[in-house]
Amino acid sequence: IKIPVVDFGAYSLSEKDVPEEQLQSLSKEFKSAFTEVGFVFLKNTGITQEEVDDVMDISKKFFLQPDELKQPFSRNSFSNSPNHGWVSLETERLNPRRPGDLKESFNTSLLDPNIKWPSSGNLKCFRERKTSFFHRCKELSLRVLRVMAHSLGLDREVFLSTHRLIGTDKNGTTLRSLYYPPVNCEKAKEGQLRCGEHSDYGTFTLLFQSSEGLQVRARSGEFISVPCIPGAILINIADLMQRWTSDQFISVLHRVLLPPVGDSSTRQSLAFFVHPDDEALITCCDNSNKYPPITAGDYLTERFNDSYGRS
Ligand SMILES: O=C(O)CCC(=O)C(=O)O
Ligand SMILES: [Fe+2]
Repeated sequence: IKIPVVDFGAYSLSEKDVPEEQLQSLSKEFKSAFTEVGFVFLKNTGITQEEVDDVMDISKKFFLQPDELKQPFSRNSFSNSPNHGWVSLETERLNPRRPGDLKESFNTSLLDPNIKWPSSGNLKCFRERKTSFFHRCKELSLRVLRVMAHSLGLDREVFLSTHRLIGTDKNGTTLRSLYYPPVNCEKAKEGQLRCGEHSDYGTFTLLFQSSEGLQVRARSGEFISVPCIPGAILINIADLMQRWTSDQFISVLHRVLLPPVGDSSTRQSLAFFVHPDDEALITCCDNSNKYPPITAGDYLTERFNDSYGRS
C-alpha cells in the first residue's frame, strides 16, 4: 500500500471557505483514499510544524517528571470525563493479547474551566498549549467531516450535526500526547510492543508524528512502515466511521514496534481522536441497516473496556 498525499490548501484553516470546484476534487481524493487505503496524508492544513513541536515539547516536560508528580492527573480521576488525564507506562494494551504497551500518554478530553491542569515549574504553558492545539485540531476536523460527507454524497452537515459537543463531557473527542521512552529490548516482555495492533474507535484520527515507527496492515496481512512527512498530518478512518458508512470507508489495523536492539531513542506523537457526541445515534448512512443503530457513547464505553481489561 501507498498512503496518498492530499493537498488541503484550498480548505486550510487560513481560508474562510472552500470553492465548490476544489471541494469536488478534495472529495474525490478522500473517497478513493478512504475506501481503498483508510489512511491519507494531508498537507497545507494550516496547522504548522511549529505548533506541533510546541505541544510535543511541553508534553515531554510533563512525561519526564517522576510518576508521583503525574499521579494527581491520572486518567479516571476526572469524574465527568473518565478518559481525561495521564496513563502510565504498560497500563493500556491496545492489543489485549499482548503485554501492556511501552508508552505513556496524556489525554485532553475536557476543556471545562474547572479541570485541574499541571502548572508547576516549566509546565506553566501546559494548559494553554494543549487547549489551543485542541481547538485547531477541532476546526480542521470539522472541515474534514464536511469533505467526507460530500465524498459520500451526503448532506455536508450530517456529520457536523453529530459532532457539536467536542471539548465537553458529552463528547469523547480526545487530544492524546504519546511518549515512548527508551526501550531496553532485553528487559521487554515477550511480545511487548510500543503500541499493540489496533484500529481506532471513533470517527477518524489526526496523527502527528515526530519520527517513523508506525506500521499499517496491508490487505495482504503484512505490516508496512509509514513514512513521516514533516508538516503533513496523517488521517485514518476509525471503526465507528467504518460502521457508519456500512464498510465503505475502512478502518485499518496499525501498531508501533519496539526500536531496533541498541537504539535508545524516544518517540513522540500526538493523536486527535474525533468522536461523535455521546448521544448521537449511529445508523448506516446508506440506510442498509448492515449494523444495528448504536449511540456513540455506548460504542466507546464498550471499546475502552476491551483495552483496559474488564473488571
Ligand atoms: O504513536 C503513533 O504513531 C500511533 C498511536 C496510535 O495509533 C494510537 O494511539 O491510537
Ligand atoms: Fe491508533
